[in-house]
Amino acid sequence: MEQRMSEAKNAVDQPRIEAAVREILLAIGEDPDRDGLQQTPARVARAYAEFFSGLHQDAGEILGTTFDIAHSEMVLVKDIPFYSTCEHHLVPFHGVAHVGYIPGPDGKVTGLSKLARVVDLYARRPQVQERLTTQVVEALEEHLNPRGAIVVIEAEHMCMSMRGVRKPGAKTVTSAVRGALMNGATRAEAMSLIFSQR
Ligand SMILES: Nc1nc2c(ncn2[C@@H]2O[C@H](COP(=O)(O)OP(=O)(O)OP(=O)(O)O)[C@@H](O)[C@H]2O)c(=O)[nH]1
Ligand SMILES: [Zn+2]
Repeated sequence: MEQRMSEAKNAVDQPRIEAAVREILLAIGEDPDRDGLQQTPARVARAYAEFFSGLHQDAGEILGTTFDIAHSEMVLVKDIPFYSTCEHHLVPFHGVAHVGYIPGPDGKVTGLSKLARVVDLYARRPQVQERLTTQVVEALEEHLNPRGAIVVIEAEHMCMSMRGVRKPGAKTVTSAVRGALMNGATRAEAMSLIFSQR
């Protein structure tokens, strides 16, 4: 994991980001050489390396850790907090993801933390919420071969809160459902687990 993180960091051209941020500061009428701003381009470059570290990571490496624990019922990790970056305005959107699956006939079960790691991997890219939701469910399908999978994401988009339409608190909910979880009763069970006991 450590090695993957550093490889991903290297994949982001930090000097180029620094130069671009200096240009932005000049363009808004700031003085990039004043005391408080001197280190800002380098700080932003380091932050961007983190925000976009998922661009060069592969979900297969995360979901490759599986156990044979003969569980054939639903596994659901809910309220996984995440931060992502809206690809339209490059400002954050953040919220929680709920990720569940029903193991397939080959009984592949992954570690619970791996579900959260997969959310982070796809969140750390320029994103839209719909694609983030679909990418997570498709990674589960591809690497765990489950009977069914479900991903529900609830998020607030800063591009709708702090600018533009200015509606802080508005939440966007997206879902992607595959296989047996598309079935009415099973889907209803997953949804009630996700949205109950708040
Ligand atoms: N579907 C979808 N839209 C998003 C997401 N994040 C931001 N948007 C929307 O992307 C749209 C971009 O619209 P544009 O008209 O091209 O850009 P804009 O002039 O900045 O739009 P406003 O935000 O309405 O001011 C906006 O309606 C945003 O709310 C997302 O994850 N999914
Ligand atoms: Zn946006």
